[in-house]
Amino acid sequence: MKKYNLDQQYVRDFAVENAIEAKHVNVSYGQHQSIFDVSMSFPRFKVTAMIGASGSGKSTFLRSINRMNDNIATVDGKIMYRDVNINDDNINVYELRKHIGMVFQRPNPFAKSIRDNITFALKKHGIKDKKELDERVETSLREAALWDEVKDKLDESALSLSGGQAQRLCIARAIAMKPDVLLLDEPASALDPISTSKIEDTLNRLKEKYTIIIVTHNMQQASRMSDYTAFFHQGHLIEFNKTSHIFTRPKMQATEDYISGNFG
Ligand SMILES: Nc1ncnc2c1ncn2[C@@H]1O[C@H](COP(=O)(O)OP(=O)(O)OP(=O)(O)O)[C@@H](O)[C@H]1O
Repeated sequence: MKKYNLDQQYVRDFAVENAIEAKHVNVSYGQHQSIFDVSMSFPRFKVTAMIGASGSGKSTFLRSINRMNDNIATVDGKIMYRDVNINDDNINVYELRKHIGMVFQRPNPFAKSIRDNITFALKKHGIKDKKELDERVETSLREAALWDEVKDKLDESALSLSGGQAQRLCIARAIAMKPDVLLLDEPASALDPISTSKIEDTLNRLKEKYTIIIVTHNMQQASRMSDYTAFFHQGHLIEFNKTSHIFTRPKMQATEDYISGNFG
């Protein structure tokens, strides 16, 4: 693989309101450091894509944003959300994940009914009123563009859904909690092109209400969907800018090589 000077980076600071600000974040799995001194901000109500080769640390960094690396890795540095550092010891992680939800690469619906997939966490968080639960089920399924396909079978098992429907259910499950931020780790990589395009359409509509941070291997997807793009290489943030800049006039050679397929 080509060698790049990893100390050089180009990270734009944008004059917009940020939902999350990461400051000097380092992440290590035991002795193995996977993220090196990453500082960047995620603009509110925008989609930020994180791109980079396999093993560049995208998922590790994403998972740090809602404490999914607890007990797996050591995370140093600050990740600021609403003026608190989410890495502080006194943070209630379950409460945090209500505000910063996550959707994983493989659709992982619970082995419960479609309805219960959505109401399960709501009930755990104390919402008992049937009318409110019904309202949240319908709203979140509509927002995830799944309502029309499932409205007549809400009490059937979620395991009967197709992969694409199941992933939209996972998105509905996450947004039913009314989060501020939605983290998505390659949410369409296990899906066919039609399901992928439905997920992309869904996310495009959701960005009016949520800040979206998405890890993707798919360059077209990043350029179609995101407002901002962060390019990672070997655990370093190399470049962060508006997506239009990253894809048309990147500042760093490594970024240009990666997006043009001349990498490695
Ligand atoms: N649970 C873990 N335990 C130990 N090392 C890990 C763990 N998860 C990731 N790593 C290591 O951290 C580094 C970054 O991995 P990560 O999965 O964050 O990269 P990525 O860019 O998301 O890759 P991919 O695109 O393949 O998902 C790699 O060297 C990987 O081997």
